[in-house]
Amino acid sequence: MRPSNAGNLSLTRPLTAEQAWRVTSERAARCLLFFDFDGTLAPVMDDPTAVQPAPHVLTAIDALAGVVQRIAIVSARPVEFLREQFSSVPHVDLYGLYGLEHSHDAGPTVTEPMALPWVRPMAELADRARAELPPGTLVEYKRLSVALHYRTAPETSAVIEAWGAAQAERLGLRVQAGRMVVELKPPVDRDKGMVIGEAVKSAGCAWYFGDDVSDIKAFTALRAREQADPEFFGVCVAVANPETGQEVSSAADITIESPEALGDFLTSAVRALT
Ligand SMILES: O=P(O)(O)OC[C@H]1O[C@H](O[C@H]2O[C@H](CO)[C@@H](O)[C@H](O)[C@H]2O)[C@H](O)[C@@H](O)[C@@H]1O
Repeated sequence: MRPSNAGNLSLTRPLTAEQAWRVTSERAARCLLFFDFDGTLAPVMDDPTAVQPAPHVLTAIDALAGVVQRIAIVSARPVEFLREQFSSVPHVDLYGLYGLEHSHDAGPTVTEPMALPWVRPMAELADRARAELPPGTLVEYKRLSVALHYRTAPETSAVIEAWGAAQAERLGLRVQAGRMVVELKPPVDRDKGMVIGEAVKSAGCAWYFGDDVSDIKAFTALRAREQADPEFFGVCVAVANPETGQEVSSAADITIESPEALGDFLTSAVRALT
């Protein structure tokens, strides 16, 4: 088991949630909580526009925001989408499109300048996808990326993946696989791991909650911070699912059954920290 330096506590992995919250409570004022959105805070649905945070999630995040140093959402969704979802908790930081956009304290959305030339090519790509991909493909245009969903037509996955790879080659884009989705992104160095690596530089503790393969980079960033500073306490939490759950869970310290169970878990955390 990997030993973990947690200040005056000597912990080994695997950690229990109780142990992890106890250590966190001792350094809450220097602790950051990061959450992925889809599949983590919000249950997965066929229609990406219909999703909402699971019960108790917003109430718990609001309460936790008063206890820890900062809370941030780190998502592949655009910041404007996240802003609507989290309008009742305006003090959370929002990182959208894998960090190509961000907003702090309900402030304006800031876009990574290197990504801006890609707005038009992405709009054209979304139009092309709608014209060329099989019926049943859901094309989600996100200003700086295009997600090609096959959740409701899984038999089209091979065609969609091949089409996405060909477009990435043609335009010099990056491909991000996800849960029943292929996403095409600009060739700009920004991912969830980079967001977390920068955000935790001066933190004493951080938790990251995620469900998808793109979240593993965030876990890796927490592990790297812990390696560099034995005083830092990092906790990686997976949210289970039948698609990427195994891979994400095997990289995590703790696995939670579902977004709904995460709502309850966070509610317990409020009690543990206050
Ligand atoms: O980084 P995230 O916040 O986890 O965003 C990842 C993708 O989430 C959304 O797609 C996923 O959720 C949809 C709604 O439940 C579901 O229909 C789809 O199958 C999932 O892949 C979002 O629509 C994508 O843009 C994000 O890349």
